[in-house]
Amino acid sequence: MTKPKVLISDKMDPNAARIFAEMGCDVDVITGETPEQLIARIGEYDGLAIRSSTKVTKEILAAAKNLKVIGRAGIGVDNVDIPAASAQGVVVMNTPFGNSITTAEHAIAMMFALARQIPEANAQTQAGLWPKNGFMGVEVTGKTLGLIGAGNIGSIVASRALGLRMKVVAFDPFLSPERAIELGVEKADLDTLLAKADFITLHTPLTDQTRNILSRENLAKTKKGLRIVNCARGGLIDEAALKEAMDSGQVAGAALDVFQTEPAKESPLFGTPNFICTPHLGASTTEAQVNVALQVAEQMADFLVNGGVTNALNMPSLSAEEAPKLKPYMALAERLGSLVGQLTRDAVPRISIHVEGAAAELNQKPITAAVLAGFLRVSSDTVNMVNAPFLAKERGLEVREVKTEREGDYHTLVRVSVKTDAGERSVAGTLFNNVEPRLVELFAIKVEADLSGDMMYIVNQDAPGFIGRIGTLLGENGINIGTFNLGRHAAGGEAVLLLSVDSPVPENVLQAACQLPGVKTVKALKFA
Ligand SMILES: NC(=O)c1ccc[n+]([C@@H]2O[C@H](COP(=O)([O-])OP(=O)(O)OC[C@H]3O[C@@H](n4cnc5c(N)ncnc54)[C@H](O)[C@@H]3O)[C@@H](O)[C@H]2O)c1
Ligand SMILES: O=C(O)CC[C@@H](O)C(=O)O
Repeated sequence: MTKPKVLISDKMDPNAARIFAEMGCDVDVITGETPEQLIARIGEYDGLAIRSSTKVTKEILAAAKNLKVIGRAGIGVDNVDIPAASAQGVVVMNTPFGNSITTAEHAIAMMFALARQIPEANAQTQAGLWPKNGFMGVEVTGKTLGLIGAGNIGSIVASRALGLRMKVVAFDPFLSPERAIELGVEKADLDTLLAKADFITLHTPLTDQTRNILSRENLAKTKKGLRIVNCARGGLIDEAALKEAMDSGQVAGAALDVFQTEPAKESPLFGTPNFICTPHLGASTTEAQVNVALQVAEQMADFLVNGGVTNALNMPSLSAEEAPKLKPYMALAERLGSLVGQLTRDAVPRISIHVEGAAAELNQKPITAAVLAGFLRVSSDTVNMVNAPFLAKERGLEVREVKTEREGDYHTLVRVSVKTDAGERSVAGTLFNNVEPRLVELFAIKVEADLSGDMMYIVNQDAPGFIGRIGTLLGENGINIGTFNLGRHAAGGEAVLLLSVDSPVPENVLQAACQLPGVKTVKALKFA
């Protein structure tokens, strides 16, 4: 088996390259390239490991013909075009915890630096000024910290601030009252936080809801003399409004690690008294960089080598332990989805995936994704398990998942049903010996067939001599039959025939089969 190839395109701790190699990947470390150079190179790689410098744009993705996974050694993935990656079926992963403590510590360091004006005092002292009377600081003890965003980093900042004997007021719409109690913080709305806080630290992602959360209007609602720390994302604060608020004295100090535009080579805030900044150093400690490098390499290699999915932002998680158990189910699910897709001509507003017996004990999300991939691939050959759920949503296809733990006729069963104008139609399959996918029901008729390669589907009125006639027709046209699977409602009723054939059935033979007495439907099918 050829080894998966991974490119590390940003400066990353060397442990990442070591782990990739140890886990069976070929790895190249090529950093600092222009987008054009990356476009020329990316086609040969299965994985791309990045920090924040590489911008994974639509153009880069379009050239990444073999790419299967992008791994961000860090948290924010705003440098990756996730919708484009998803549309192309590329998994995007991050390492959500590896640099949280480090970044929280940077926020606390920035808060102290602001409270005691350490950078400026240091600069003037080293300039020989000994400015003993020039710097009057404030204590943090007893002050109120307004925390905007109480996720991983926000909650670590809260615990450190409580240790410093501060009061913490948190605004986070997703923070439950129970979690707020657990963290020891007061949950508040934004206006209350703005009115109470002596210091504000921001810890949210940049979204449409959080962009300019500290806007001109909101800065005007704050306590005079507020100090602000942003180690999350540029864009959370309106920088022009912050400059005005600092000039007017409404805001007594601000410390930014992140800027609206990065790298921030110039800013109206530069040179403002009590303004402190660092060049996006929140995650820059030896410990955090080792953590995220190890984690991203382990996750990406596990995916490329074993099929395990961890911390993906556009696909359900799948442990390396689950992956082998789910593999045969995904093959079954994909074939059932493909069968329904190939046999359904009408518009399908809804698809239901029902797992029963042993299948119900498994993580259903990957099974659903595989059904959708099979179903949608009939109309687009670029569909895979990553982009299928997005494509389904885009097409307005309602997806239902049902689980029945009790066994039915089979110890394990996956049923796929579609709603069409003609009513609900369903197919079902099981695993023989827990590994071999088999179709066992086709539109309410019991059959038993292996869905693979080229096949022919025929619906006819059950009558003596039909099997001989179809065999003769195919034989006369040089088409060899591999397997023959027959099912019917009752003797003389409607029957279905699923034939596996050694070569594709040409259109003229399909037409001729349609003309045979009693034949209602004929269709050529193809499975991977
Ligand atoms: N400066 C750096 O180097 C650095 C390093 C690591 C992370 N970060 C950034 O820090 C931020 C926080 O990271 P995290 O790991 O704590 O993320 P997280 O997902 O654990 O937490 C984010 C929190 O923001 C909350 N939130 C979402 N929308 C909100 C809104 N409209 N108002 C208030 N709260 C809202 C969420 O509920 C969540 O609790 C991210 O933007 C991340 O990219 C920066
Ligand atoms: O990689 C970095 O240095 C920054 C990381 C940080 O912004 C993140 O979101 O994890």
